[in-house]
Amino acid sequence: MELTALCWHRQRLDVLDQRALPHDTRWMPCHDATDVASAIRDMVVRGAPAIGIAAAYGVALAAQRLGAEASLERLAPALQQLAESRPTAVNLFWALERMGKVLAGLEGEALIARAVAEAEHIHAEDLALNHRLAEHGVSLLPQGSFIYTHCNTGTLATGGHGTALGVIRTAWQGGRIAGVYAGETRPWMQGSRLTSWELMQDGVPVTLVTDSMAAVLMQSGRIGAVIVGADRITANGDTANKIGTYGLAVLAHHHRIPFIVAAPVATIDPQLADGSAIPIEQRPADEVRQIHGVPVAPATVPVFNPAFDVTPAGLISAIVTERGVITRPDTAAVRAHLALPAPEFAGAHS
Ligand SMILES: CSC[C@H]1O[C@H](OP(=O)(O)O)[C@H](O)[C@@H]1O
Repeated sequence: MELTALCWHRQRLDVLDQRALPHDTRWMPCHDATDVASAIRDMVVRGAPAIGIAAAYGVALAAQRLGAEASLERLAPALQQLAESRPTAVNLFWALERMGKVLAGLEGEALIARAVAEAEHIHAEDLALNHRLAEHGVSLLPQGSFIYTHCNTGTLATGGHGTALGVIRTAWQGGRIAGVYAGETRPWMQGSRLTSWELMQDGVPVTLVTDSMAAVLMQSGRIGAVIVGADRITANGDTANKIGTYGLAVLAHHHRIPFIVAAPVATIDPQLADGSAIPIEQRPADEVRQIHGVPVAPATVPVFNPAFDVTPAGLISAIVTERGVITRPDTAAVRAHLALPAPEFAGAHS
């Protein structure tokens, strides 16, 4: 079966349990918004776009549970529950707002049908725009180079193909790059468990490294560009992404290596002027004290475990979206980019 993070069954959403990958393939059935909110909070599904898509399906499931009583007012508790699942990825709130807008004024079966259709469209649209984003991003990767990436931004983090990993996939398919170095991305290990697994399935040459090896790799001259995803990009181009991203941007700047952010426009939050206002999720201490449940530290050692950090726009060479490339991002460049026409995507989830 083709790899996907989410499998929609009209009355149920099956979520691939990414906590168990790559060694076990388990699916978590979600029957309502409570199930979906739990899946997001517990990182059964993770990745900014995938979180937004899952939330949209959560609204559709909540509407189905309400049946003839379905209304936006009665959906409010479900929307709130989904909104409270994780704070940083703006795609979650973008999806909930989009669902709320299309459901306003509808009730009962009409609302249910529209909720299902919109959730399916958000899913299909994300897959389509990732391919468009990738086409824009390929030329940013130096011909024949090795690319460093962080965390997981592939099919498992999106509606398919991926954002940064989507650019890498399309670049590899077009003979543009020589291979990938994937940082393991402690503490949750998205790089070692998910990215290396995705790339190996696609036959893309990938070398797994610990996060601490990124500096010497860049110093060696072996890395042609760094490309990462995003969870929230503010009006001036500051970018929140998986913890460790900021350090990579500083290293890339020092070594004069292009540092590229790949994300859909839905990840841009123009309401926030700069990155200082981005809510940063703090996650459980045992994620650092243990690896897959195996203790690697004293059981009660104090822990600092922010799930994201913020890279200042000044360290970002380019942001690539489905609309094109923001070179040397700043407030004016981001504003101009948001004024570009959004590409049209039709069709339901394939
Ligand atoms: C396609 S962007 C995915 C984005 O989300 C990841 O965070 P998490 O695994 O905690 O959901 C990471 O920041 C990625 O860049």
